[in-house]
Amino acid sequence: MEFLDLVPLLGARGRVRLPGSKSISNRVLLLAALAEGETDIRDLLASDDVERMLEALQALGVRWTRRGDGDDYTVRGVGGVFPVKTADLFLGNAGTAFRPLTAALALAGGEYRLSGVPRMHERPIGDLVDALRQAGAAIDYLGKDGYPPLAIHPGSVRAGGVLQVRGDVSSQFLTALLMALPLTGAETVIEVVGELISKPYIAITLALMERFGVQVRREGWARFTVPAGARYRSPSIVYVEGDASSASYFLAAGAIGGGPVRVEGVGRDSIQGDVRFAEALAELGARIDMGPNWIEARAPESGRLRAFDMDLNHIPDAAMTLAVAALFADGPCVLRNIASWRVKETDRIAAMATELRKVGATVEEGTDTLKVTPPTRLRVAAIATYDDHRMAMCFSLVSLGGLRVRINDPKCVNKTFPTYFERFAEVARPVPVLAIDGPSASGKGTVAARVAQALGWHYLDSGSLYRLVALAALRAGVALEEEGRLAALAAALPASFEDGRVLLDGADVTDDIRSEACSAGASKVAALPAVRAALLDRQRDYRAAPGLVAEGRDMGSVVFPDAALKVFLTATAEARAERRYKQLMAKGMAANMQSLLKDLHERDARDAARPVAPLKKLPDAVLLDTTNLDVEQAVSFVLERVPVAD
Ligand SMILES: Nc1ncnc2c1ncn2[C@@H]1O[C@H](COP(=O)(O)OP(=O)(O)O)[C@@H](O)[C@H]1O
Ligand SMILES: Nc1ccn([C@@H]2O[C@H](COP(=O)(O)OP(=O)(O)O)[C@@H](O)[C@H]2O)c(=O)n1
Repeated sequence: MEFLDLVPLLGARGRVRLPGSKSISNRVLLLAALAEGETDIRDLLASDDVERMLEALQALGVRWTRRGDGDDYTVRGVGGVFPVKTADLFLGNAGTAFRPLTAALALAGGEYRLSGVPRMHERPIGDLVDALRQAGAAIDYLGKDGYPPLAIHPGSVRAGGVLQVRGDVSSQFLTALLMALPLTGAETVIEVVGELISKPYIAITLALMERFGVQVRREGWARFTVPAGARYRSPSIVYVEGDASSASYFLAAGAIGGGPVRVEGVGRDSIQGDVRFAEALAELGARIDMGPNWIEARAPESGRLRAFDMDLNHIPDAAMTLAVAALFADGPCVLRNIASWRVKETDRIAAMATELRKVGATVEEGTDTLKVTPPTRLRVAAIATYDDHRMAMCFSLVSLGGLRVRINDPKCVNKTFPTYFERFAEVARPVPVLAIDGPSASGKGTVAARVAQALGWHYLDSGSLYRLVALAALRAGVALEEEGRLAALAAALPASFEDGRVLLDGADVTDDIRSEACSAGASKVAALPAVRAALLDRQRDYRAAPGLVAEGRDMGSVVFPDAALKVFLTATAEARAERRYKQLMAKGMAANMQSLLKDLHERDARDAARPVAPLKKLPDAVLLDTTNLDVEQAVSFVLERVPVAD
């Protein structure tokens, strides 16, 4: 399973240019395809769902071109009649392509097959098919009744009249009908049965149809009239707004992580309902500023989000972001009226409950509600994403709690936001790490501990973990070559660090792990890749606010490659042997200069020669040779170079 570990964050601040809106991109593509004339579409979203729509249109004989590698396209409209009358379309998991194409093709008079990924075949479409059948469309279910895949045949479409469609499962059914009905040329009335959900998405549909010259009369949210003789005409150029649902992650990051975080591409003038996510955040106490084309979020004055109980029917997608933001609220939070979550990319209510529990929240799942009680302390977890882009994006916010979060199958964001994690990193302020690597007795431990104390940061002596594995192995009678058993020991190491003492199974082993046997043993077990892998996450989890000073051999190269400062600390072998000698003598432990020097040379050679995580100075590390320096000077050298947090 591919995964991405997001590093612990101190906060979030910065600006993000949003990718184009998925809802607008796929609607505009279909409208441009059906229109008369050529449409120049700017800033189209580059994502899987939009790809599926582009492929489908091409298969239907619509000619479009992309300008270079950019996000600008030209679509030559077919004036309401698709040139290709027989086609087999695969639409992945793109609801915004599947539903509107079903309606448009049902009225097109050809033989078409529409299918998708297995999850698409679990997402209902019966209400749309029922409505289209009322208009005379001939549609068969190829699998389960009420669900894709579908076969569409030329029907005897009756123009005009009144159609009824259910509005309480997915608003995409109504969107699909609205966009397709102008193809009949007759006046048609659509009556919505049941309470229409996700109304703002219908508002997007109506606004875009109007851009393409068709004005729908609306009576409340229950009755819509598509006028007679309606024809789509290209508005010649259309700019796709930034995606307001995608904006929610960054705005929440600003509200949780201090901010300000500004998103560009949506703002006060947006036609997308999800911009109202900003209002919801404001109710949690976040400070929001808005311009025509941007929104900015900062944390509440108090620093902490307020608990909430909200009806979120109007922003179903962005509401998921609030479920994760609830982890940072000052009390239990209730999300209401979110039944549509159950028929999305996955059953989002169930998925959200399961994953929020993994990070420590108490969650109560209702049929159309979710109650999230934040934990006193968040837990490190591997988050399953259910092939749902929004699960992956939402859970990135957990890292703002100052802990690592693992996102499984991170590429699922390609559905709507392929560059999500790169953009997120641009506003993320990671917990800083100072990595000090170098050979034995160069002074890493001494310098690192002093620097950590001066800065008030945490301290990781990674060598002690290898020493502990060696000690545990010696005690358990495990040979130092048995990689599998040693890795198992390392993975379950019952070790802890308290007030400068090292404990194994509760017993103080601070001095035991410094014995020559443990030194030599540590160097041997450290050469085994499985042992190193078993200790990796454990080391990374020492990274906590306000910062970490970590010392060892591979802190800068493997464990914390994104360290804010990397120092390679060294000294001549003779100087190091002499230091170690004095150190051991001071502790009343036996030592011999010659054997210490020999041991140092051997360990240096082993550390430098091993294929995994060999000891070497990285190009981005600062060299500090302490042969002729005292401890004070070495500590000052490092402190002077620690980047100041902005
Ligand atoms: N310039 C110096 N920087 C750091 N330590 C020094 C220096 N000069 C002497 N020492 C001494 O060297 C000894 C070995 O340092 P230690 O921190 O245990 O090294 P390491 O962690 O690299 O094995 C310590 O007793 C330390 O006080
Ligand atoms: N990050 C690290 C830290 C230590 N080690 C190994 O663990 C052994 C003990 O580490 P240490 O830092 O306590 O050793 P000294 O520098 O004190 O001799 C070293 O000899 C290395 O081989 C490693 O491989 N990677």
